[in-house]
Amino acid sequence: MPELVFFSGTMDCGKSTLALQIEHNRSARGLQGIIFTRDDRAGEGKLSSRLGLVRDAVEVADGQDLYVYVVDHLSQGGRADYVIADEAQFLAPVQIDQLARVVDDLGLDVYAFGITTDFRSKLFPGSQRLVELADRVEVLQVEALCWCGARATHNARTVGGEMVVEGAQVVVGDVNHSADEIGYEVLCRRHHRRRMTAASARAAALSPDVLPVGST
Ligand SMILES: Nc1ncnc2c1ncn2[C@@H]1O[C@H](COP(=O)(O)OP(=O)(O)O)[C@@H](O)[C@H]1O
Ligand SMILES: Cc1cn([C@H]2C[C@H](O)[C@@H](COP(=O)(O)O)O2)c(=O)[nH]c1=O
Repeated sequence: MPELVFFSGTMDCGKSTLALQIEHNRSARGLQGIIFTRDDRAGEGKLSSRLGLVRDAVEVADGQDLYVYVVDHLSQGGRADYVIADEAQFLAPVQIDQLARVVDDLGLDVYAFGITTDFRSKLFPGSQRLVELADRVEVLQVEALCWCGARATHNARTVGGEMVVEGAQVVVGDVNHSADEIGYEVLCRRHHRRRMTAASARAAALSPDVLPVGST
């Protein structure tokens, strides 16, 4: 049975790498996929992984009907054996419904990849719809780690290394940014709740309040 599968995890846990591997393994066996993405850091119409791999993809636009895109592709003689959608958190809920229709009405597997929650630990609307509709939700096996060593489960947005909780839901960016820039850091829930990033933990450790007795 064809399936809608949602591969989810924090930022930097290997989602795009897995998307590229699934694509590679299927195309190595002569299958052809349609690859959707939206707002990848590498630029428009790209699916990129931090491991350095990048490939072309269809950049999804606001209001674009993904079911109609696949039907048009097929009716113009194109081939599609499966569909991959990366950065699926940026898709609108209605576009997730269209992907479910691709599974149910066209009989294609759809593999969607994305982060579930934003920097405020609220569901992205597209991810919420995926959790509601997916046949399976798969949490990635490679764990991203919080600075404390615990499994990272949450995404923090940082400015100058400090966690912020105000701002637009969508700001394209990356982990490991230089201190002054807007960036992201993955944290365990405990440290996300306490807004304690690697930089603020370092600063707290150096604070005179916690220095050993006798130190200057
Ligand atoms: N230099 C490296 N050597 C080995 N693995 C790396 C390296 N850089 C990144 N990675 C792996 O790539 C993962 C990020 O992959 P990526 O597909 O870009 O993540 P996501 O799409 O989930 O944000 C990291 O968790 C890490 O496992
Ligand atoms: C938490 C959070 C993330 N984003 C953006 C930042 C990146 O461009 C993508 C996630 O990409 P990745 O391949 O999973 O690393 O999402 C955002 O816009 N808003 C957020 O709250």
